[in-house]
Amino acid sequence: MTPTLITETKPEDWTYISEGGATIVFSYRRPHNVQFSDHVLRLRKVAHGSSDNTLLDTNSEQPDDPMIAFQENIISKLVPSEFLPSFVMVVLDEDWLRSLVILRDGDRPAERRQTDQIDVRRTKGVLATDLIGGMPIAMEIKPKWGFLPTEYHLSPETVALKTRTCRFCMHTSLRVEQGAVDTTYCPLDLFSSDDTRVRKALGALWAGWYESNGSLNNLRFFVQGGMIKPDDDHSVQLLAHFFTTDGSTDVQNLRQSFTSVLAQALLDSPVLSLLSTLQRTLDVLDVEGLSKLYTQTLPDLPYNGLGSSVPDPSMDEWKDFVRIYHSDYHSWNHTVPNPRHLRHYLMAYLLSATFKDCSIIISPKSTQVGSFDVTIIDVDIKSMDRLGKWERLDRKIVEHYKSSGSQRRCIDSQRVTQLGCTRL
Ligand SMILES: O=P(O)(O)O[C@@H]1[C@@H](OP(=O)(O)O)[C@H](OP(=O)(O)O)[C@H](O)[C@H](OP(=O)(O)O)[C@H]1OP(=O)(O)O
Ligand SMILES: Nc1ncnc2c1ncn2[C@@H]1O[C@H](COP(=O)(O)OP(=O)(O)OP(=O)(O)O)[C@@H](O)[C@H]1O
Repeated sequence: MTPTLITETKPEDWTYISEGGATIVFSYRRPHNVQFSDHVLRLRKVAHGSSDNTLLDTNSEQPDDPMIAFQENIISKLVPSEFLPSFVMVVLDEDWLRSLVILRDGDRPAERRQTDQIDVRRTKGVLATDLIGGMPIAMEIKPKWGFLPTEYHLSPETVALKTRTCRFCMHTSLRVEQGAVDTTYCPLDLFSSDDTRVRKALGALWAGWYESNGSLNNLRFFVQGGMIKPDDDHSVQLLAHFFTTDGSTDVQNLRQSFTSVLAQALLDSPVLSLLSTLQRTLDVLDVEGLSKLYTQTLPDLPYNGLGSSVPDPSMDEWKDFVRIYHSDYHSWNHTVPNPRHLRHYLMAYLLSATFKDCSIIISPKSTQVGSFDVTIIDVDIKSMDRLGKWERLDRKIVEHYKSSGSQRRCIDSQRVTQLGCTRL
């Protein structure tokens, strides 16, 4: 098959949509082109002054972006393809990318521009279904962790806390102390499948968006392909036009309409329930149990942190893992994990981390007024060298929360039913 070349388009044909820590995304606008229309271009970024890009040899063939094979072989075996954008490789060109930087760098947030840039030495990028650019409106939610851990593998010091307050709420408490904007959003409400609680979560996401002037990453709005902010009157008018019958820009009214419309869209979709199931079934030991299993299984290794010097899985190992996940994995006794399964438990945790960190895009279906598509994005591979960071972060979050004296009670609807989720 002849590869798709980015040079068949002009940099001016692409507009900036958004970016995360690793990728930057542009939407194709015009002229109509069967390969590019309704697609976004996903490009890898590189930190300013990083030595990473010197590792790339622009003269020899670079591998395809691993996100393509990972989605094709692994994620699509866990998530039905109707809930995923499609991906295809596109051949890049350094001069073309440099022109894109000159044209569009000014559209990026200043703090991102200070940190990183498009990696112009990459010769391959990814074209994906455009879930935002062609839409009159689209919402992006980063739901984060949708479950409470089981008590089996938790230490006496953490068990009470970790089975009462969810990881996101504890992390928020730490972040607020470090200067971040507070939010009352609790993912367990969003994942609850209960109308009242889903509305409560959406109300909190709206408040977080409004009060942080759109700087929190758990809710974003895009109108005609551009991200909008609450302090821009024109943007709020556009939102009001979509969500209310009378176009009223009264904030309470708008928040109310937003929560009603989105709650219905989320309750009608199986996506959140699927994400919560994947997150919890892939993280059955908690990072504490994983760490215990690791030290018990490899007692002679010097302990440089969980997963240190464990090689990343090959694609064949990932395929094998997914086969096991669909067969034996659920019959293993996870309360007494078998040391022989250590590598699979490590891989399960990495995959769980992918689903804890992904986002969903909600956009109106073009075919049916009042109904929405919900699609999962950012399901990238996480690598073994993250495990040590997650182990340390877990300890830091729990220690901070303990010392704060807070006792927020978060309800995991799949485990407990009798208590409410309130900040005490
Ligand atoms: O560690 P967390 O839970 O804060 O998650 C990180 C995210 O922070 P968030 O909580 O969403 O504000 C963080 O999000 P931002 O870039 O801050 O929007 C990343 O998604 C990061 O993953 P990666 O380094 O891009 O692979 C995420 O790191 P990993 O946990 O996936 O390593
Ligand atoms: N298929 C798509 N269509 C439209 N917009 C998209 C698409 N994929 C990603 N985006 C936009 O680009 C942003 C960055 O993409 P993504 O979240 O995959 O990057 P990342 O660097 O992996 O993020 P993170 O740092 O959160 O892990 C998203 O938050 C979303 O706004």
